[in-house]
Amino acid sequence: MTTPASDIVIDVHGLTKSFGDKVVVKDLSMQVRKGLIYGFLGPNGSGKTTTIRMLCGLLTPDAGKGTCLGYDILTEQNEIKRHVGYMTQKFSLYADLSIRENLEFVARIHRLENPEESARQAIEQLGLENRAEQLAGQLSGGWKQRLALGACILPKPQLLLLDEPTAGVDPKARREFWDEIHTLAHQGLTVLVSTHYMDEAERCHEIAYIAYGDLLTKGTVSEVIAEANLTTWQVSGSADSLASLAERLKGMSGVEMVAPFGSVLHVSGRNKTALEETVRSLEKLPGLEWKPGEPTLEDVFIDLMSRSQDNFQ
Ligand SMILES: Nc1ncnc2c1ncn2[C@@H]1O[C@H](COP(=O)(O)OP(=O)(O)OP(=O)(O)O)[C@@H](O)[C@H]1O
Repeated sequence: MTTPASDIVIDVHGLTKSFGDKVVVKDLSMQVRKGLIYGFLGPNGSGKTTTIRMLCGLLTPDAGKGTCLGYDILTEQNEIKRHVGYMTQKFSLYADLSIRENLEFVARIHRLENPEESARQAIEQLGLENRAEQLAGQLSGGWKQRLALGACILPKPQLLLLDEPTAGVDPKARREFWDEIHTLAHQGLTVLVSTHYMDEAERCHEIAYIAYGDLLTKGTVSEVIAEANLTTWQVSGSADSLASLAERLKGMSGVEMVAPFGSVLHVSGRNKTALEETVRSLEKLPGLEWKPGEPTLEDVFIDLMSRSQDNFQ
């Protein structure tokens, strides 16, 4: 079934951007449907922020074209800015103003008709009532991010671009922040969010993985895992025996990735038969238990990243 054009909020093709002689985003195409939470993942410096800035009209691509909220990213950047909420990595508010004062201030900047009422609604929506008079500078990381989100949704954007909104925030606050994102998406807002956290990636409706400027994979979490076509074995044992096994596995037939996850070693590769033969040859080693396992999203990303790094070097 094809999606009606009006349901596609981001539709860009061939986006390319260089800084000096460094190509930071290469021929990137992506489509995001309305009401979706779309996760944007990839190693540091892979071009996520640059892409986000091209989508919201803050940067002009060197090549490529497309629309955001139906507006042309090359010629209608001001329209896009008017309808998009962008929470940057270093989004900051006035530390010596209260939550309420900060929100009223933002509402005034956006020339909202009734700043006090808009701020009140945002405070209610984000469950900040008990803290409305607290100074923003005294808030914990999680509450600060929630306030920043409140400021972004004040002008009632149709699209939210969140650049690593929960970096450094504790797990409980991250979970609450994500509950809020889901509520907003349920109300029809589209959200593009960059993150380094796997649990957050798994809470997205769709994800895209970008490394060194190349968009390597996209789809739902299960599509991305299936497409990677990885076979994974999980080995448990003592820390010492796993460490020496990891060394021994390097370069063995069928072994493309070895990654420790706590007290379990994940051994993955795309050639199922070759990997199985290697596993059979090592199964008799004492103190180790081998189990066929399902590859996780993290296995897939580690594999994608190491392969793209190889191509990059
Ligand atoms: N204005 C700029 N001038 C020069 N280089 C830049 C500029 N903006 C970004 N870069 C470079 O482009 C590359 C991609 O940066 P970008 O911030 O888009 O990556 P990212 O995926 O968002 O990284 P992170 O996860 O660390 O935030 C980096 O090497 C960065 O140093």
